[in-house]
Amino acid sequence: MIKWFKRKNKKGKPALESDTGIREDLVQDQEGPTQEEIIPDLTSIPPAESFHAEEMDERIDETEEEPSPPSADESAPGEGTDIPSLEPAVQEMEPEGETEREEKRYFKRLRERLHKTREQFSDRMDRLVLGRKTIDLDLLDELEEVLITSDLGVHTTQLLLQKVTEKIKRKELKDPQKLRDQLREEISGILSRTITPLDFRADHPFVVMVIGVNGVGKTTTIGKLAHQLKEQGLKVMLVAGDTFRAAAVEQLSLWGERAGVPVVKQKSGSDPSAVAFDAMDAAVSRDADVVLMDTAGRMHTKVNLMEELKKVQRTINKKMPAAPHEIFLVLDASTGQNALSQARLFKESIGLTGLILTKLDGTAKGGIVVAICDELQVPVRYIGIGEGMEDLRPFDAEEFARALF
Ligand SMILES: Nc1nc2c(ncn2[C@@H]2O[C@H](COP(=O)(O)OP(=O)(O)OP(=O)(O)O)[C@@H](O)[C@H]2O)c(=O)[nH]1
Repeated sequence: MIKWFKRKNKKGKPALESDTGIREDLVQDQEGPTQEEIIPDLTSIPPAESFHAEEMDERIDETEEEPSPPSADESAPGEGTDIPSLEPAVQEMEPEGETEREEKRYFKRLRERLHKTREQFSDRMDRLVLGRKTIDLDLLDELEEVLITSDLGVHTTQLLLQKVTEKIKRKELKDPQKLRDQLREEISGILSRTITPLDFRADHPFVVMVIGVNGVGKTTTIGKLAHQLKEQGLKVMLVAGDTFRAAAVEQLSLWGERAGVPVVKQKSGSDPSAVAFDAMDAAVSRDADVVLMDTAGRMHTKVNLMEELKKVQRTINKKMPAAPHEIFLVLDASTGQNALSQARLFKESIGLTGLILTKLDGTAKGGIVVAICDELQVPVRYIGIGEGMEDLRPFDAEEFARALF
């Protein structure tokens, strides 16, 4: 990525090195297809001014559609006819209205918390197309820079450019103002690709191991999740598997108190596998629906610590053949591409069933979520957008894409 900036020419324009217009340096040392494979012929895109923007009136109105006021017909379905028939309809709609309001409130908060990422990403993209009438190579170059520097990573950036390029070649995309909508659609597709249903009631008890490097937000996330699952009527039990730090056990106990759920713990320094072993018995005797097990933070590069994690996993599995049902890796989104490397190594070494991206508030690196969804084939399950109890939300691809733009 740094090389990319070095390769700008004297006018500060990006240098197009090959006759395909591809900056091969961008894809060096990267996994996945080469840029040639992805964008076979970028130069087939006409140079600037050679094709024209569609008329303004064809532009997509980007403002969110406000529901138009009901017409006389819509607002008075029962008028002049059966008035009683209106009542059941109103009764049915009321709870839905509350849910919608709640969704809107949450979406507003999500948008606010993602503002740094949005400034880095879509606000820059908006400035990029401002006043442009055609999509040319210069524009695509600048778009590439925006995507890469927004932590989408080289692979995902190239994939998105390929999609856009194909649309341009097929003459389905001409207007620079429509680039944004096209990208939003593609990104939403990437984000939703790996999503599968998650059902904490699928087994009893349903055991979840929560792993990750130090300080990413594992304990906090467990506390928030315990609260939410309890709100859903599930009997939750926490396990203090981080026996390495005495403070970690205390921290989890505090979250247990806040959420109103029991915590199984042993003295610090105990073998985490022994804690897991006893916890499985406790879960059965207490008739827990969901067991959330905290683990000590560990660097993904430390082989012995990864072995310790595998031992915990094996111990749980010996006690309960279907468990652990989920292994969630918590990633700190503010670490950007580093989070992606962590996820790769944890996935290789222990296997992952889900990802939780924390600290999306206050970081401009939220684009990493797109790169992770694109490259890892592991579903993002939750996102953390603050330190409060309610600041953990199930990941909704469509909603996230909307908030990103
Ligand atoms: N802003 C913000 N802070 C968060 C979020 N999630 C967790 N944190 C904060 O991150 C810090 C570390 O969180 P912990 O839950 O202790 O992290 P951990 O992974 O359990 O840490 P170790 O036990 O040291 O491995 C705390 O100050 C949390 O409040 C989030 O979504 N947003």
